[in-house]
Amino acid sequence: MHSQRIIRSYSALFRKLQIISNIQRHKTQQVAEKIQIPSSFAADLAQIVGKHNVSTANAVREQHGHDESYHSIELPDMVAFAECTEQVSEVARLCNHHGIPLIPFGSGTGLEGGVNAVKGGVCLDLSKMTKIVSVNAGDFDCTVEAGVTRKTLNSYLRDTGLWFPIDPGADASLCGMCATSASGTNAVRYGTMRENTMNLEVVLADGTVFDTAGKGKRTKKTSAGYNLTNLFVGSEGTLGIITKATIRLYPQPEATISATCHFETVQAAVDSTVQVLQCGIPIARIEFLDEVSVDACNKFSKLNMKVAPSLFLEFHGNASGLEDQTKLVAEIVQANGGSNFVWAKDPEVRNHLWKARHEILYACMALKPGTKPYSTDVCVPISNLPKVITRTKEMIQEAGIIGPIVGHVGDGNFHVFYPVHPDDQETLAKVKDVSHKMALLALELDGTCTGEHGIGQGKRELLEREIGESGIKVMRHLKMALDPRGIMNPGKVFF
Ligand SMILES: Cc1cc2c(cc1C)N(C[C@H](O)[C@H](O)[C@H](O)COP(=O)(O)OP(=O)(O)OC[C@H]1O[C@@H](n3cnc4c(N)ncnc43)[C@H](O)[C@@H]1O)c1[nH]c(=O)[nH]c(=O)c1N2
Ligand SMILES: CCCCC(=O)C(=O)O
Ligand SMILES: [Mn+2]
Repeated sequence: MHSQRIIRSYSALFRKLQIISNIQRHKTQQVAEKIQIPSSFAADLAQIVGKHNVSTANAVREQHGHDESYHSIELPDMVAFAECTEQVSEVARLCNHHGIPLIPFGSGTGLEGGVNAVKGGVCLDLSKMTKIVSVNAGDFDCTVEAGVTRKTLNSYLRDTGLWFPIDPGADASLCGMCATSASGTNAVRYGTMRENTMNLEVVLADGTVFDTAGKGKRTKKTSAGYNLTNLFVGSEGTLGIITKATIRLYPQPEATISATCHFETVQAAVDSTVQVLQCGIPIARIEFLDEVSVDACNKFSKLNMKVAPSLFLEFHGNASGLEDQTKLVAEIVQANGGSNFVWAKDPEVRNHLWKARHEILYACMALKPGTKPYSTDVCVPISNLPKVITRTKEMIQEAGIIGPIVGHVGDGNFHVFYPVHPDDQETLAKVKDVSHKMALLALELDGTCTGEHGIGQGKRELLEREIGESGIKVMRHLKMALDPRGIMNPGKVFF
């Protein structure tokens, strides 16, 4: 008996040592700092994608060395443009052979420095893969290649009576939206990329091509094996390159109406949101803007709203349904001391209102010309939202900085868009401090440090706090299994 116990404890110890040595080996095999690219490499790359699809020009490298975030530019050694999955697979195989970093690039609208080449290497631009492979109207799904953007898809779908509602403010690639698990103003009714991605074609670091739900599968639900689709949704290019996405479509609403209303306090606006959701009203959009954001919107987008905490609302349905929904919401708003609705019924007026909301980032930067956006993006259980927004506003005021607050409050998700001059280190330090405290507060209130923009470069430490050491260890094992040489987008998420 005793000897059995000794054997068991030795084998447990051996297993532990094995894991540690694997991790150490992985780290040593990991892509070194800025690896030396072999002289023959560019020619080998050109063999795969064609000479015209490889560039080492500074302008092209610069364009691909950053996204829309405040992170500083990090140039890739070269940029390759892929035109099909086979080329992506060959490029991955070549980079993996040499241990050269490979960074997938969609539309470059990310907000967490996800495409910046922090260890050099090859930026693989997928924007030339623009096939809309299939639209299955009767099944409400379609399959698109990596370079198709959300607006391109919706223009293509216009006459089908269908649309794809997930709407980040930028015209992002749909596969990039899968990679960052993107969301937007319509998520409160239609969900995020997690709920709307049915299948992905993925290329792994060693060139393997596989379909996460099985070749051609496009069911709304499945319980067949591990959820490999959602393993890659939100992986930010660190596990593989998404070359096709099969996503859910929805009928275009028969009738749509928007409205805005304002409140005395942030608390009243957010309380109204919670009550609307608790009444099970299928509202399509419910966006919060604090008085600073409303002021920025008025100035930048020529709106003339009362400068006060406000909600932007949108209702989808048929005529009778809209009447019921709007009546109920108006009652809840008034019960919380909110104003009457300012309606936006006419499509032009409605589109102008939502364009203003989508362009709020630029409106906030225009508050201080010459600044870049330092944006945050936390999400908490909706009942904790008033607390975190109110406390965030206090911290912004205490720090004496400008911090417009905007958010998808229907999801418990909101942002602060700090305008920061790149050379204003004092303000940047204050902004980083308040943002960090806000993220810690969100974690304390059962929330997450990122609702939709991802981890990228800047939130890796927060991710470790959020999912804990064991969670990071599981992620590390997955990463080692899928990308043993660590070439996929190094320096992001947790590597
Ligand atoms: C004005 C404005 C407004 C918004 C936003 C941006 C801007 C500029 N965003 C953020 C951004 O639009 C969102 O993160 C997109 O998903 C990024 O898609 P891109 O194609 O631009 O990916 P981009 O090219 O920026 O890459 C983002 C990350 O995904 C990886 N990646 C890209 N394509 C890939 C592929 N095919 N396979 C594997 N990895 C890939 C990259 O390596 C990188 O790590 C946003 N977001 C949001 O969720 N909600 C919002 O409301 C908004 N609003
Ligand atoms: C910094 C831009 C954030 C964009 C965004 O997520 C939104 O407008 O909802
Ligand atoms: Mn957002």
